[in-house]
Amino acid sequence: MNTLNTTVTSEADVPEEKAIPVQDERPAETVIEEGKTVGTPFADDPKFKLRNVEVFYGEDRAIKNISLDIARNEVIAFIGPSGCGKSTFLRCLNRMNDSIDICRVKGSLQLDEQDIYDSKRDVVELRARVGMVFQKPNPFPKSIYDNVAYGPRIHGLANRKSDLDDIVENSLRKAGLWNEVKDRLDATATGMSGGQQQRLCIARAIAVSPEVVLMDEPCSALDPIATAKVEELIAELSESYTIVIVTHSMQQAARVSHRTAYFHLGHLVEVNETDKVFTSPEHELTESYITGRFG
Ligand SMILES: Nc1ncnc2c1ncn2[C@@H]1O[C@H](COP(=O)(O)OP(=O)(O)OP(=O)(O)O)[C@@H](O)[C@H]1O
Repeated sequence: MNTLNTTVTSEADVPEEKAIPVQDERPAETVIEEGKTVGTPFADDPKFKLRNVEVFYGEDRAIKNISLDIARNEVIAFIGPSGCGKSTFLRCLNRMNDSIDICRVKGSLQLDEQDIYDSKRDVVELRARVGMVFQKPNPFPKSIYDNVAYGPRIHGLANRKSDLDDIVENSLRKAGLWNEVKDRLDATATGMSGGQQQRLCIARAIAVSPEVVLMDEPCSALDPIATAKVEELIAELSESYTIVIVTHSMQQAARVSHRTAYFHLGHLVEVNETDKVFTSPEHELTESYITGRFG
């Protein structure tokens, strides 16, 4: 367990022989050492190597000197109280923050040893390699087929219609949606259920053969049955992809991830094997969060 500052005081005006040390009952202030993450934040041969990352919105520092490796083909969950910086950090991994004018990213962020923020980097290509699934399913107002075919078309991944058909079918199969939609590929995607729409968005993300899929609370708008389907899908996809998932559900993190990263006020406090985080966390703040004392 990490540092806990507990103050012991005595009452000065009590005669010495009757003086009893009084345990201060106020919540002790926990020390977070900036840039120091307990547990196992580093990996051999990482997919992402992220060092001393800081993110500013104007003058406000939302991410405070975070260093982390994300291993190949692991599922890592980002958890922590609202506003602690999970989404901000996630969005650095494929430069989704670029569209926010006041946002500045500092530090070293590498994907396969290449600088993600290199000014010569093709961001469209980066986002094809590092796909994203958002909180709210956001299918295009097009047919189911065209939603999945969109990325392969703009990236020129299929020369013939039959190649495109194969990509669409394979992506829908991997997303566990093929049997539900194979007879209505021309139907508009916005007519599907929320859970189907989210699996369609996952199919759309994987249609361009990404290496990484970022998921920002992918189940928060789904019912428990649709959530279970997406979680099964994450387990299957983890055989081929690196997956980074932001979730408010600790149960979900425990079910789907190999490692869990606990964020607090812009710091990365602890990263450990998921079992360890939920059974014997190393840091006091992680323990407080997982036992429901705040957040
Ligand atoms: N576009 C923005 N402009 C200014 N500040 C922002 C912006 N986006 C996020 N922030 C701030 O950055 C901090 C981290 O926010 P972020 O959304 O990354 O946290 P989070 O942990 O993902 O929160 P939640 O769980 O509520 O989604 C917060 O203080 C937030 O107010």
